Amino acid sequence: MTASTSPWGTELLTAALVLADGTVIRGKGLGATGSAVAEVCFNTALTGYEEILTDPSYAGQIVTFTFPHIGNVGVNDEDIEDLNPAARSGAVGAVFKADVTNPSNYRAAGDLDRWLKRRGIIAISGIDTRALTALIREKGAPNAVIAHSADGRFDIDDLKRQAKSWPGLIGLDLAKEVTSGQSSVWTEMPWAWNEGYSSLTEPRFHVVAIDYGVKRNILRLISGLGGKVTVVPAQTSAEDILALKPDGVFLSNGPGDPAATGAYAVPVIKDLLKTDIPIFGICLGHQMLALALGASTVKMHQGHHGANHPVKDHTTGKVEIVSMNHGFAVDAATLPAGVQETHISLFDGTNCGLTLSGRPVFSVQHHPEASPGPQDSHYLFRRFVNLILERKGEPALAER
Ligand SMILES: NC(=O)CC[C@H](N)C(=O)O
Repeated sequence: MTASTSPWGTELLTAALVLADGTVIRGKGLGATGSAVAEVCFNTALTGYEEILTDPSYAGQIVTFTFPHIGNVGVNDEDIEDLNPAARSGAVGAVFKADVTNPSNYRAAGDLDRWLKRRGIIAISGIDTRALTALIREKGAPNAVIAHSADGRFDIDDLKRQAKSWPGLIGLDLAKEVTSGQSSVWTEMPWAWNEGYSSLTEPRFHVVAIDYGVKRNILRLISGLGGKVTVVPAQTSAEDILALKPDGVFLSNGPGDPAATGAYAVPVIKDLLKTDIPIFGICLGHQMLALALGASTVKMHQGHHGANHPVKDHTTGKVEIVSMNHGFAVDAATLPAGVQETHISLFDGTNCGLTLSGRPVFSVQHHPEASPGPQDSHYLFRRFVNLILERKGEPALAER
């Protein structure tokens, strides 16, 4: 759509993806110009490219979409996942197979190319994403530079050097980059929306959500079950959290290495664990809860990024199809006594959930809030809310 042409009429390859091993992949640039260094992962979801690209957990990453046609339904302001769009958290780069065409959808308020530009995301199209995905599966997620310039001229050797010298995601705390700078109460939509409590005039409970890079749909779902949700920055102390008198604490998803973020998050979580307040964690929140309980996390070979992953809930025996987005995992072998593994990935057996025996504390690696879905794991929000209501001595929500 915005492809440049040479004086001879042929299309210019205005972008490059340069991997740390020296592989150079050329394609057509779109979105922002410039260059960014990051880790390349592939995401197998068929839908939700706007939610994926704005998920703060993708900070420090370039997303290769295995679905070939990205951009067909355009973009809008409702489908972004990051809380603070001005922070432009989320993926720094995107890799597409097909050229982005004009959007065709009643919800489209704009086209992907201009939107990428506005958000500062560099993208490349015309790429053999199957070959790139096969390379990632074989060799592991590589570090790379994605670069886009109007004339397609780059100092490729310099880009190779940049990709090679980037230290990578291990040891990187990115939550501090994407977290909201101040506390706020979630007001986007009326709480009790899911339950249809038309007669309620007050929220039934108060959740404090620690924002390591929280996604909007998590806040929607908690408030939709009747909760007031206060979002607090990642580095908020346990004392300040408890001063808000939460009925439950939520540990959010987020980017980077959990062990690095744990430097400030783990002591806070340890203090919260001394109370009897229910705690629920998702993804990075799950990993940091595990660290606080004494387990360790590991970097995965290629990670899990998609919307079709099977996960088994040992507590019910049921299998749920879930959305995944993680490059680190909790090492189940290191879970201490008193901590039970509740969920596992049926793709590779990695840990996907834990609970602290006899305590209202649990977390999952996958994304029950997945937007645009799948919604199989929505029940986990009810599980959390019911722990809160039980502690308050109030009637539970119906199981679904
Ligand atoms: N979605 C997330 O919260 C990701 C957690 C962590 N950054 C990982 O890659 O494993």
